[in-house]
Amino acid sequence: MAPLPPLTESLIPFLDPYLPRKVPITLLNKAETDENPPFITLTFAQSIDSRISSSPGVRTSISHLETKTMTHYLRSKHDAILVGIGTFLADDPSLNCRFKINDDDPNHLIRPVIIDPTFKLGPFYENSKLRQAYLEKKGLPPIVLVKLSTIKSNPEIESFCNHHDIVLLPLESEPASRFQWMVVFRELKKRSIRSVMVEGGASVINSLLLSRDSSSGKPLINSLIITIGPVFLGKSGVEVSPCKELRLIDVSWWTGVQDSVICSHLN
Ligand SMILES: NC(=O)C1=CN([C@@H]2O[C@H](COP(=O)(O)OP(=O)(O)OC[C@H]3O[C@@H](n4cnc5c(N)ncnc54)[C@H](O)[C@@H]3O)[C@@H](O)[C@H]2O)C=CC1
Ligand SMILES: Nc1nc(O)c(N)c(N[C@@H]2O[C@H](COP(=O)(O)O)[C@@H](O)[C@H]2O)n1
Repeated sequence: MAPLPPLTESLIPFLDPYLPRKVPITLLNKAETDENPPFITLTFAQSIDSRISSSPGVRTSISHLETKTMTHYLRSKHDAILVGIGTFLADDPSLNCRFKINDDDPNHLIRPVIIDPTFKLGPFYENSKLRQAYLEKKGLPPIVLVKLSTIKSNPEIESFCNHHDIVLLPLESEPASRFQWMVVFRELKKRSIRSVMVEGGASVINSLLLSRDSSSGKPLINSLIITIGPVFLGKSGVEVSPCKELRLIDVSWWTGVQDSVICSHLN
């Protein structure tokens, strides 16, 4: 894999207000460590017509290398990176962090998390870039969130995961087979994950954009960071668009050699 170009310096102060704070665990009180959900950053790259790939299941390059480096810089600031199984199957991603300050800097190890209620990962994991990165010590094995009923009806999933160091996380699902995002994030927090960078795909992005904490009513997303590339992907592209209006606040824009990046909070 070709090394990434250096990070454009102006991105550091631009992104800083939207990044999770590194508070030493010893300074956190008990409520903070156990009950608060992790810091959630939703980030992805889209076309001008709000598409994240040219058609379902197709890996599509939208970002310039400059903003690809930014994505890996963002990964270096988070404990975990989360995608839906649709993204794993379409993109065969490495889901590791390849940003280094210099050649002596060790790789930041970010934990991949895959939402996969019916464990479609199985047949594809062996030859995946994700596993390759782990075997080469450039990444960690994933946490995979699977429906409890899937595991009950396929007991071999547990031995497969044990054999591959995959952390299996069984969850109850709602009648529509969806996990509640708050439940997902609290489970990750129990595993010492204090910040999660959610990258997609469309199904994950569209539902998470509208998700709120049922007790406080606050959005679950702490920061939204979108790269916009100069391309129209057309009507057959995979669209990101929540099913109702959503206003952004605390908005900042940055423009680089090709792409623009918008950072914001949700109203
Ligand atoms: N341009 C970019 O930055 C990115 C582009 N992509 C693109 O997005 C496309 C994939 O998007 P999608 O097909 O929408 O797949 P997806 O990655 O959103 O995965 C969808 C699947 O994840 C599971 N899932 C998601 N949320 C769940 C929940 N709350 N509870 C239970 N299960 C849940 C379901 O099995 C669902 O079918 C690919 O073409 C990929 O290339 C993906 C990530 C970033
Ligand atoms: N930042 C960005 N720009 C694009 O143009 C993209 N298509 C994506 N896709 C996301 O990056 C993942 C690939 O990760 P690896 O570099 O292989 O680790 C892919 O799965 C999408 O989440 N991102």
